[in-house]
Amino acid sequence: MNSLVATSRNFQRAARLLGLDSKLEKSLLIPFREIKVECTVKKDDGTFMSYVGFRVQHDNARGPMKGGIRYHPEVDTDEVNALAQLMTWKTAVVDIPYGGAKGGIGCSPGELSMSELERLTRVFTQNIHGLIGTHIDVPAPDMGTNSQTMAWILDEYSKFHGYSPGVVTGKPIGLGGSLGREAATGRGVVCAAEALLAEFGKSISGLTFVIQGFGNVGSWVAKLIHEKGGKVIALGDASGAIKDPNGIDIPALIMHKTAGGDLKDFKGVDVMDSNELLVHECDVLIPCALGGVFNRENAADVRAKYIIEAANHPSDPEADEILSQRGVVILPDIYANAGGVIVSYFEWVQNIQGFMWGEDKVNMELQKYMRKAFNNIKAMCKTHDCNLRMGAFALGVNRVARTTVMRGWE
Ligand SMILES: NC(=O)C1=CN([C@@H]2O[C@H](COP(=O)(O)OP(=O)(O)OC[C@H]3O[C@@H](n4cnc5c(N)ncnc54)[C@H](OP(=O)(O)O)[C@@H]3O)[C@@H](O)[C@H]2O)C=CC1
Ligand SMILES: O=C(O)CCC(=O)C(=O)O
Repeated sequence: MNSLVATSRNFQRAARLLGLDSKLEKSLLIPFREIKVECTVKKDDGTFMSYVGFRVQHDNARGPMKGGIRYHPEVDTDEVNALAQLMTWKTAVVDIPYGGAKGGIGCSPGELSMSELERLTRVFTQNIHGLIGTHIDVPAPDMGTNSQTMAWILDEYSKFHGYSPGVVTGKPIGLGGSLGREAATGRGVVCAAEALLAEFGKSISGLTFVIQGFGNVGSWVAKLIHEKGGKVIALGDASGAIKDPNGIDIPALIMHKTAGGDLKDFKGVDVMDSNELLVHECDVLIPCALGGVFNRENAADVRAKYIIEAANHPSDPEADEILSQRGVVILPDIYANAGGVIVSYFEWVQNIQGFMWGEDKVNMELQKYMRKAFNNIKAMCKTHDCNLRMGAFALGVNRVARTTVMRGWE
């Protein structure tokens, strides 16, 4: 199912659960602003290449709009709109003073050199610099982008507006980045998983995990689960998948990948069919890559007991229904992966204050926000007799709706 249709459907179900006025519902659904720009850059060989860049600013009722920038060939208007809308509910679920936005460029970052990526990022920034800003819309990394991408955006933006570290988060530490931001999404996912498992009298230690994606989020999730005694029995990325029923040696795999190795060449594990990864038997399945990976075609075959949605929008509503009927417990993306934007908020606060926090403080505050949000979602589930996804949507949508009404429309 189209990601925007799916996200809007979840929003509409939550709006009905909350009894929102239909006019307010309509106003919350329409994005504040959609930006689409041409980005033409010179390649290293002297030829030119054109790309389409997007920034969708979904809602700013609760504060400046916030969300990552994705470089991926599948980036298009509907996907960016869906991801921007999810950011609005996510920032509200964890109660940080932001709205929601998302951006992206339809490109294959792996096929571009560093200097081509730099030129593309700078051209994109030149085209949107008037519409972003520390108190307007604050980008961050997402799939295919990282702290270096944020450094280029900061530098290009600052040429127009003066030095502005708070215009992006997820920056390198030397440029005003926060300690703990790199690990934050993965750390938040693990904290969310612990909160969920505790409800069932379980902990990470001794359970089996399958992880799809081994980039920023997936590698931190795997590392932290391994440290807590969980067994990562299978994982995969775009190049393939590997398995070991005794648990993969994650620190060794991270070293192997950092040295430029491929998953399939890692010693001591079996290579498996990537299509088998999501239906591999395990206690906890953690998608950390693309959206839409659970759908009506594969939902009936999933053999995990719990799904922690580290990726954005990994399950479409049809899969949700099938999985729920089969008793699979799903912890939704707008809560499970919010650790990244929570620490982005801390980074922005540090930039505005001009005062750097220690990593312990960052991690401790992250845990506090994650735990509080989990309890608030549980309370919503009880009030509305609904599952965790609807509990999270109802919590987020209700907060945005209340603020919107408070501010008025004139
Ligand atoms: N970074 C952040 O702070 C946040 C990220 N998220 C979400 O988490 C997810 C991952 O983001 P992030 O880790 O930052 O991105 P990265 O670009 O760092 O990593 C993406 C990972 O996904 C893998 N991948 C890509 N395509 C496929 C595929 N078809 N099958 C299996 N694996 C695939 C990549 O493999 P390869 O390396 O081989 O290309 C890579 O391992 C996204 O959904 C993102 O929106 C959510 C909140 C915050
Ligand atoms: O850190 C941020 O601002 C946004 C992270 C993000 O894009 C996300 O949570 O999906």
